[in-house]
Amino acid sequence: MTSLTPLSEHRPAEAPRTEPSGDRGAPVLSLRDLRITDRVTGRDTVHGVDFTLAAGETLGIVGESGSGKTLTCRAALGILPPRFEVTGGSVEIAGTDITTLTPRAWTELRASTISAVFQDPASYLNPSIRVGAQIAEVLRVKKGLKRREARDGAVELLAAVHLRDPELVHGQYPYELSGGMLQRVLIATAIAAGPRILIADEATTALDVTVQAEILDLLAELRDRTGMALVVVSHDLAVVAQLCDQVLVLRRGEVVEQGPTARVLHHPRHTYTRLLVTEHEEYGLEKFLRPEEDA
Ligand SMILES: Nc1ncnc2c1ncn2[C@@H]1O[C@H](COP(=O)(O)OP(=O)(O)OP(=O)(O)O)[C@@H](O)[C@H]1O
Repeated sequence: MTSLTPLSEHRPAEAPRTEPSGDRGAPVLSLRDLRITDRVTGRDTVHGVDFTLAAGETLGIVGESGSGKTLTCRAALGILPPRFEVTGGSVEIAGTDITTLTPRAWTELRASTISAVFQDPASYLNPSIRVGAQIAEVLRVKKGLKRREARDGAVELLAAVHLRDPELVHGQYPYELSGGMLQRVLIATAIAAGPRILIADEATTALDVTVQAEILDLLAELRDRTGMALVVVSHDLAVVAQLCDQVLVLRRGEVVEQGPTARVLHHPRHTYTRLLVTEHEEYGLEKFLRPEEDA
């Protein structure tokens, strides 16, 4: 399992949280009894993943390395590696089952519905193109903006992710930026087409704890401002406790437990969840949880 980050080094997000309510809006993302099969071995790598997420809600997916977190996210994004296929259940985005769309139809739709940021931002940017031009390209292709509008839009997005001096950053190359700045650029790119769902797959794992906390604050702020639904994949329960309304615990491709974050982390029912919580307890997980009565 990946090493755990001391919880004491996280700070709670400053942005207001979207409280889960009994009166949830229409689902923007629904995975129904999802099964992902490895074509090579014929085995089910993920099965029985089932959750619904409404606008402004956040789901955390936790579990040990290789438990199927990333494959679940890739299925939701419609970008499974060729070796894997969805062999059961459905992935519905705003009511459309994306597993039934042609690759072309899905590519056209994807950026404006669901987007993602991963762990290693540098590998998602072209090293020889200035970052502003890369964001502007997304705005031109996905939103049909003209060159000048796309340039201005890119600067606005760099400001929206709180990069100081967005005009300067716009003209810089990826190698000129720190890891935290690159992750902000990637988030700006990911939200450029106004997706309804953003997946953050270990998006803060490689960053130092202060920068990690700032990026988590940014994700919470963007969620609360835009109403995006968030899926947060993390091996770190503090990240989940801080950001997520619901949590889903995966082990060997199977959901062992899921429910409201405070309930799962205060009263884990499965031995494996208890183990995860115990591993974090010495760091003071409780200070990141809302009071138990909110569960
Ligand atoms: N491209 C691939 N080719 C072969 N096997 C893969 C591939 N991607 C994932 N797997 C396998 O599928 C299983 C689930 O992987 P997945 O990446 O979803 O796990 P994870 O929970 O995200 O792990 P981690 O926390 O290490 O990222 C693992 O056994 C993994 O080795």
